[in-house]
Amino acid sequence: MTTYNIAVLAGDGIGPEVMAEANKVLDAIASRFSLTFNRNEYAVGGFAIDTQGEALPPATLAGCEAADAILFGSIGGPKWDTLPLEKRPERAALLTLRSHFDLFSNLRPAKIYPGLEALSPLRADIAASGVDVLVVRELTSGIYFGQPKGREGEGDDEFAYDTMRYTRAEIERIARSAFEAASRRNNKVTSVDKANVLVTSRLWREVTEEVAKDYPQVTLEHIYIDNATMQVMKNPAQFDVMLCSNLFGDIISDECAMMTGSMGLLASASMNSAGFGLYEPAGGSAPDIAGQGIANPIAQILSAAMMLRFSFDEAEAADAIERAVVATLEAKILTAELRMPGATGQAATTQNVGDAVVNHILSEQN
Ligand SMILES: NC(=O)c1ccc[n+]([C@@H]2O[C@H](COP(=O)([O-])OP(=O)(O)OC[C@H]3O[C@@H](n4cnc5c(N)ncnc54)[C@H](O)[C@@H]3O)[C@@H](O)[C@H]2O)c1
Ligand SMILES: CC(C)[C@H](C(=O)O)[C@@H](O)C(=O)O
Ligand SMILES: [Mg+2]
Repeated sequence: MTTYNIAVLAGDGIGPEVMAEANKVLDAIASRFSLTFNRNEYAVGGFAIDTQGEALPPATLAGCEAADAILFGSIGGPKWDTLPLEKRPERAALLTLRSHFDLFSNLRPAKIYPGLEALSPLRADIAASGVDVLVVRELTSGIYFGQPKGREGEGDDEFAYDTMRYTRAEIERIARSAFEAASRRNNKVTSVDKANVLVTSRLWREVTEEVAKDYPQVTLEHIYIDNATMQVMKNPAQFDVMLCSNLFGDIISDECAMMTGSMGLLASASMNSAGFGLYEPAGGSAPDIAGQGIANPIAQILSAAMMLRFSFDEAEAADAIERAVVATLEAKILTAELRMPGATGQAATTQNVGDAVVNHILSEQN
């Protein structure tokens, strides 16, 4: 029986609620595919600040280092918003983990499944046009990490600055991730930049063009970020892989999530060149709905599926989860945020959705 060691970091807000459902799904997968998942839970984010004094305690980092993969929930919330930036859960825990493990390649797939167009807020004909986009986001550099950053001066002269910085090597490796992904999909990369204004984008374009020469079967297009945000809504079917810097990918991936119907549907994989990964929903701790048992657990469940596929090479198990998610949506077992205004009957709870996914996985076995 194959055994995998997973560091489970549920975090804050809806994190623990949706993680409970992903854990149930992993139990069902373990039983159906004769796998063993050793799951060790560690404190992270605001919860870790409250209980251990820091957002990423040493035991949490050590647990992640010892694991085969990290399954991450979400962190942050109003309670910790007034802390200095470097102590906040977002930077002290999540960005530190991304940087520590060199998780430069962030994959965020957004798809409108045939038959599930009604979940999308897009106009029906656009939603039906075949939307299947993979955002490939650079995750360990750019304006999130560039130095110097700071705040100086006083009064009207006070100023603040961040640095958008990319090396040729950093652009090259994320571009390769995008071209590799496109080669396994529909052979198109759209590189998103602001090359009409930013020097980093000029280099980004140049390097992307060079990498493209190694992938003659893949078409490369360039688009400015402002136009990209508009085109994603107008004609999403034109996109296959969208290659983005750290900040642009953050923005576009929320938009792509919403295209499918909810932030609660978008899973993500953040990987390094050795195949080690952190898997998390692209959305956050959703303080507005936390604690009510109504968050959508699908992004967390699909993140677990990505972990099985990319870190453990268990494609059949990952496929089984994805089929079960689609079946659950098709059966209209929908959390509140996915329902049409005026829908009759009760919305599904977080638990109802997790149970439906589990039942589907186990029913396929019987
Ligand atoms: N990876 C992470 O841990 C992560 C990601 C994004 C934001 N954050 C943090 O989360 C906190 C809240 O941020 P925000 O409000 O800007 O973004 P958010 O993604 O938490 O929420 C945005 C909207 O999407 C909804 N939403 C998100 N996930 C959902 C789900 N699973 N089911 C149903 N609805 C869902 C929320 O209810 C909210 O209306 C902040 O502290 C932010 O820094 C963390
Ligand atoms: C919480 C925050 C630091 C994070 C980001 O900006 O990368 C989040 O928005 C995401 O998309 O994963
Ligand atoms: Mg984001």
